[in-house]
Amino acid sequence: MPQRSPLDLPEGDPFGPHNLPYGVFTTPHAPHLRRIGVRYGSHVLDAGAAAAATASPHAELLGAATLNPLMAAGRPVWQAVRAEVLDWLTNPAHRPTIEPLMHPLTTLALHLPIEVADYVDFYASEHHAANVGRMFRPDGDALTPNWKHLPIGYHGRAGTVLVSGTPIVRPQGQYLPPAPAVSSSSPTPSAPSAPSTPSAPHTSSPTPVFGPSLRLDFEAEVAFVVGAPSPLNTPVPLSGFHDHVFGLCLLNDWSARDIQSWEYRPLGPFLGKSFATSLAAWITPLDALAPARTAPPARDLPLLPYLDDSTAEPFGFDLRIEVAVNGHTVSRPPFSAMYWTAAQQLAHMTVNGASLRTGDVFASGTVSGPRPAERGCLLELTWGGRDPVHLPDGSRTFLEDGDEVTLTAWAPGAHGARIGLGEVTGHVVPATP
Ligand SMILES: O=C(O)/C=C/C(=O)CC(=O)CC(=O)O
Ligand SMILES: [Ca+2]
Ligand SMILES: [Mg+2]
Repeated sequence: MPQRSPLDLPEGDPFGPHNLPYGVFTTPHAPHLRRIGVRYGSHVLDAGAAAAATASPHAELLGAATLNPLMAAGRPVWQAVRAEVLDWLTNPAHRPTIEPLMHPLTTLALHLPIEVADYVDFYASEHHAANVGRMFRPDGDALTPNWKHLPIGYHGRAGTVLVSGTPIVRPQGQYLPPAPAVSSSSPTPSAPSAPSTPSAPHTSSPTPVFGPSLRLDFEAEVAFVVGAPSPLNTPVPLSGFHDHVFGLCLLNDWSARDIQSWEYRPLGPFLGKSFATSLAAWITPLDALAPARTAPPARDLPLLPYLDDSTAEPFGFDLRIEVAVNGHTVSRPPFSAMYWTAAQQLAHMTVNGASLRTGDVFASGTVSGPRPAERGCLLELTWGGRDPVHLPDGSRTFLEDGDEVTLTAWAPGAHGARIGLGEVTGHVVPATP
């Protein structure tokens, strides 16, 4: 069969002309020369080289080693560059110049595409928050009284945001020892107890142990990447969302549930979530996702004016996520079910006068839908380790060394097409001795 040009994509390719996500790659011939690429089908366009070859006004932005200069340039430039890239890839006049600049994806090393500034993680799925609340705080209400008034979040650790594919070393830390098995029919010494009970046998003075986490988990999330900065003391309204947010991608917020449940009171997640956070290698521009915009769920309580989206354009996104452990699908979380939108999260993050920097990443929080098969982490899928999930290679309560977790997603595009999101994957390696 004659070799097809990388510029001729099969009909309906999820990485076709409507998508055009950005990443950063190196080739085996120049492993230190990081370049901006645009994914097209199963190939990657060297965007910096294309800009240089066509004397583009954006050659400097596209010749950078990260997406940050392009992201900082603001929405009119994002739109001009996107139109230019589309022209390079689809206008036959450019074919002789562009075709030699297409690299097969499988030959490339992909790198963290952005220099991460600050990292924030939210808690925007009502289903996830209610499930976790029931497990972590069985004696209280599932949702805290503030939950439907503001998007709850915490500041994470920007320096440990890692590109997809980076091995995840099982974290060590302190946690309460697993409660003794209730029945002799479950003899595994490390069998984890439900997170609601670890303190139960230690009512007077619980004593932690130190070691590799026994309850390592994933969290399927969507990350939003800030492009244009905002100055101090200038809150960003809901309507500023598209001027500041460059794009989105999948994120896995690896979580050590035993470390988390011991340390989190009263200040929230800390070391249980700061050892590694995996980010996809491809950032999808928000303009590519215009057909996937959707209204968020109905609001149960009236919101303060800066969060009130009742008359705003729809800021939800219809992203269909799939979570696989060792290649076996364990969940299909629907992003459209998220209660809080990224626009509300951005407004909330800046309402106190905090500024935005190019490269700030804010994640949605675990994406869980209403159905059990839509839960975005093992904590929920196994109900705290009570109900194992079954994989072809055995059952799991939490992740074992060697396990690989892969998140993929797609969004509806124009005319029935699909927009593919870049995957985020990582495998667990044993704790450092
Ligand atoms: O204490 C709790 O209720 C739970 C906190 C989290 O799990 C934090 C988190 O990462 C939120 C999320 O991903 O939705
Ligand atoms: Ca999280
Ligand atoms: Mg994390």
